[in-house]
Amino acid sequence: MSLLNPLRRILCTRPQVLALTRFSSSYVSRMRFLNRLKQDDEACAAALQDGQLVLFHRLQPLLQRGPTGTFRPVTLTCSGVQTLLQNFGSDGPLLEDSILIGCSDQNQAQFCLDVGHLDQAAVAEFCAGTFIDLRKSFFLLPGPAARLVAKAQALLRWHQTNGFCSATGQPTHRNRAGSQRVSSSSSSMIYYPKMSPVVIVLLSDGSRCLLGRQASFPRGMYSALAGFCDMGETLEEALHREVAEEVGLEVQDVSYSSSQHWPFPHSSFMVGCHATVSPAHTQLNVDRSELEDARWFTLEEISGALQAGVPSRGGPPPDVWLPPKHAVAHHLITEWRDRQRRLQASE
Ligand SMILES: NC(=O)C1=CN([C@@H]2O[C@H](COP(=O)(O)OP(=O)(O)OC[C@H]3O[C@@H](n4cnc5c(N)ncnc54)[C@H](OP(=O)(O)O)[C@@H]3O)[C@@H](O)[C@H]2O)C=CC1
Ligand SMILES: [Mg+2]
Repeated sequence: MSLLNPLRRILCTRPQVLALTRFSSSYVSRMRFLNRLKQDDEACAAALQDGQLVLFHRLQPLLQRGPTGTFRPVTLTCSGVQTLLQNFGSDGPLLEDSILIGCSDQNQAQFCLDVGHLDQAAVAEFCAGTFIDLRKSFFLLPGPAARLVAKAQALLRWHQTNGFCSATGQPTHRNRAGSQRVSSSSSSMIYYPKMSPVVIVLLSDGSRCLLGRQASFPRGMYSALAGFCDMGETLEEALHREVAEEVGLEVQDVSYSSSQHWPFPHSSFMVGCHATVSPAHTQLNVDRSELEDARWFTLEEISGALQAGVPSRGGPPPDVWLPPKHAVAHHLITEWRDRQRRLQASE
C-alpha cells in the first residue's frame, strides 16, 4: 500500500473553507459557534463534515513529530477518516462516535475519535504517526495541544464508562457533540461529563516553601500539597483540612492563583492557591500514610531545581526535581520563586 497518497488525502495540512466563516474569527464567535454545536445535532453533524479529527487508540492520542522535532497531534479531515475506516474494513457509523472538543484558530470544529477496534500499528503507519500514552503525550506536546488531547481523552473516557443510567440501569444516548448523555428510560435523566475538584496549595513561611512527595511519585519528584474536596466543603475548607491532615499545620492567608484540568488518573479540576503559615509554627507532623516526605525548601534550592528541569530518561534522577511545566504545581512554584526574588530585590 502506498503511504503517501492516502496520507495526502487524509491529513489536514491546510485550513479549509468552513461553515463558520460566516462568523468573524473572534473568540466570541468561536465560543458561540461551539455552544450552538452542543445544542444543535444537525449543525454539529454539518460541522463534522468540514472539521478536523484527532485520533485515539484505546485512549492514546496519535502524534507526529514535526519538521522542527516537536510533537503535534495528527489532524485528519472527515473524508480522510472515512477513507481510513473503509481501508480498514470499518464503515461510516463509527464517525458518528466522534466527540466535539474545540474550534481551531482557523475556525474549524475539532473532534476526537477512538479507533480502538482497529489494528493500532497499521493505523499509526497509515497516518505516519505514533499512538503515545497520554501521560507521555501531555509532556511532549506544547501547552495548547497538550490541553486539547487531555480534554479529548477525558471526554472519550467519560463516554466509554457512562453508557448506562446509574438510577435505572437503562442505556444512555449521547447528543451529537458528545457534551451530554441522556437516559433512555422515562426519567430522561441528563448526565454531563464530570471532574473532581482538587485544591493544590503552595505553602510559604515567608522565606521557604513546602513541598511533599507521595510514595507513588517518580523518584525524587516533589510537588505542592494537593487533595480532593469532600462533599459539602468550600475550597478554603478543603485546603485547610488537607494541610492539617497531611503535614499537621494551620494555614493563615489563602490566595487564588490559577487552575487547570488534570486528566490523571481521572479528570480533576485543580484549583491552585498560595497560602502562608506563621514562621513561628512551621514544625511538620507528616502523615506517612499520605506522604512519603515533606520538606521546607529555600529560594536557592527552588531556583536550582527549576533551572535543572525534569531529569532526562535513563540518567540517575537528582535528589529533588519539580513537576514539569504543564502542571499547575510548576506554575505555583515559579510564581513563588518570582515573588521571593522581587521581595529580596526590594529589601
Ligand atoms: N497538576 C498538578 O500540578 C498536580 C496534580 N495532582 C493531582 O491531584 C490529585 C489529588 O492529589 P492527592 O494528593 O492524590 O489527593 P488526596 O490527598 O485527597 O489523596 C488521594 C486519596 O483521596 C481519596 N479520594 C477522595 N476523593 C477522591 C476522588 N474524587 N477521586 C479519587 N480519590 C479520592 C482516595 O483515597 P481512598 O481511596 O483511600 O478513599 C485517594 O487515594 C491527584 O489526582 C494528582 O494527580 C497532584 C499534585 C500536582
Ligand atoms: Mg494529597
